[in-house]
Amino acid sequence: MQKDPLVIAGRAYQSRLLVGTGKYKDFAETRVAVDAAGAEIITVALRRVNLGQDKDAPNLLDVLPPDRFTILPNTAGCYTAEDAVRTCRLARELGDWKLVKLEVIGDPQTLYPDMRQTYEAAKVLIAEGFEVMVYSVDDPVACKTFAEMGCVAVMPLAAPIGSGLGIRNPYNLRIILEQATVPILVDAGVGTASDVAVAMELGCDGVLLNTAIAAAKDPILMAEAMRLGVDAGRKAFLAGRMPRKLYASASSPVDGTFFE
Ligand SMILES: CC(=O)[C@@H](O)[C@H](O)COP(=O)(O)O
Repeated sequence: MQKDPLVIAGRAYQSRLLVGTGKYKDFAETRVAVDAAGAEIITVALRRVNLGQDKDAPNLLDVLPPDRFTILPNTAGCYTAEDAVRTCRLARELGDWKLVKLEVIGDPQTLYPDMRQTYEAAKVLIAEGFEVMVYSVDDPVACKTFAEMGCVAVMPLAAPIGSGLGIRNPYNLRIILEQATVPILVDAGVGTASDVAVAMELGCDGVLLNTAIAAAKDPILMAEAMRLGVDAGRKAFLAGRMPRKLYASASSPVDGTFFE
């Protein structure tokens, strides 16, 4: 057993990197990237990817079998609470999935979440027994509210989905983390390995990403870089950063020098 697992809804995971499955060349590349990332939780846009809704089309589960990976259906493409709830119910019917990623989009240009619709959907889904990992704005009050409602993980954005801009508001993340009572994962907008390392160094419990791997020139190499970035950031967080100082202090002892 690993000493430092990520625990979500009572289940322990060794990997703190969650990945999406969109934007890859094909399912085969998706699988190789997932393996290179070392991811155990894989999120899938139920409205866009075939998980068995179409019996005649290739099924992603043939390359990512649910007995090996935790499949996290998500509600990407939903603009209302009603649509998001319907999508999660379909997930339950299709694969008996109750761990879901809730995202209710408010605007096609920013893909920011519509918080009113997201609260509404979270309330219904939690009451129906779903374990909700929720995509949120990086607002400490919003994130605290989702945790109090019973979401099993809260996932503030780093930057707009697909933007690759990295962690735009580390100060908000610090407040969110200080108040956290459930796992906090950065979701969306990271662009490269140093971004995920920063998220983990801040104390995030994990990172969920998609575009930064799928849109890299070499997705498989980037997947590996992301895995290492998450591990390095987590270790640095646990090790505890040295305090920042304005002035220099010599790296080697100044007392007892051999020569005057
Ligand atoms: C895959 C998924 O759920 C996305 O909606 C997610 O937010 C990832 O965003 P990036 O593609 O910016 O990593």
